[in-house]
Amino acid sequence: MTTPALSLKNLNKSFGPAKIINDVSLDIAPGERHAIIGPNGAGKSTLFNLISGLYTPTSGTVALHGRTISGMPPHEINKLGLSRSFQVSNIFTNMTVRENVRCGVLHSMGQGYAFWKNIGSNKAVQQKTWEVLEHCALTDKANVPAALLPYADQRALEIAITIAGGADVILLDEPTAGMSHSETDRAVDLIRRATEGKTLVIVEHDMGVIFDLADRISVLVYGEIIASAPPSEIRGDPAVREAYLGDEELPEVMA
Ligand SMILES: Nc1ncnc2c1ncn2[C@@H]1O[C@H](COP(=O)(O)OP(=O)(O)OP(=O)(O)O)[C@@H](O)[C@H]1O
Repeated sequence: MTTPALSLKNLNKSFGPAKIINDVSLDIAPGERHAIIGPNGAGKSTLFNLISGLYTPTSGTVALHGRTISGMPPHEINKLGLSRSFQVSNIFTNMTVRENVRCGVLHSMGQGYAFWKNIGSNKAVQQKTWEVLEHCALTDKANVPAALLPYADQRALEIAITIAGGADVILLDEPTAGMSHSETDRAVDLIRRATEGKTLVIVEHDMGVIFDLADRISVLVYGEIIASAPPSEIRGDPAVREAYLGDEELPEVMA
């Protein structure tokens, strides 16, 4: 069997007496697009924080391509090929779009955020930066200060920076939050193109996005995975329907 790109084994996280993640085990194959859904407060962000190293598990392990990463700091995990975007935009607003992406590229080349070095002329860096901008349909805005971008483009830039690091496992946290329908369609298109051949783990509230994009969906309820299956199976799963009906209106795509 192929080694999973990401493997969670009996993962638990408690804050004081509150058990937030409860014995989660999940294997995600290389190249898979995996969505994590669940009602508000189910523990989706906490799970992302455990995977990306912001939180240390109370018990259990996270492995990236077979190597245990739980307990490592986020930057070490990033160096091993896992990159994560945040719900809140993480871009440098006083830099241009190109400079933002270049930072991500430099980071991936082990240069860190080496602003003081004359690397603007480094061909490989320039080329990679341009490739990422093209991938994310941002070339025409390359010289625009990030602060002046419309909201949807700022989120696209966030995704560009996340993939610029060259990671092959990408975690996206609610990438279409706050977007209009047309912006969401554009973002889904971008995510599909930008993560081609990579492993994607996405947390998203927009069920249309999830059912459109994901190869497999895991449903997290009160910190437990109650189902993990392709979208067609999730749609008809009685436990999933009940979990959603118990908490909020059944999303249209599942109705
Ligand atoms: N650092 C923390 N300390 C204590 N409790 C926390 C901490 N982080 C998260 N929690 C609690 O864990 C639970 C799950 O939160 P989390 O943000 O992971 O849920 P979520 O599924 O991402 O929710 P949403 O869909 O609303 O973003 C919540 O009850 C939250 O209050």
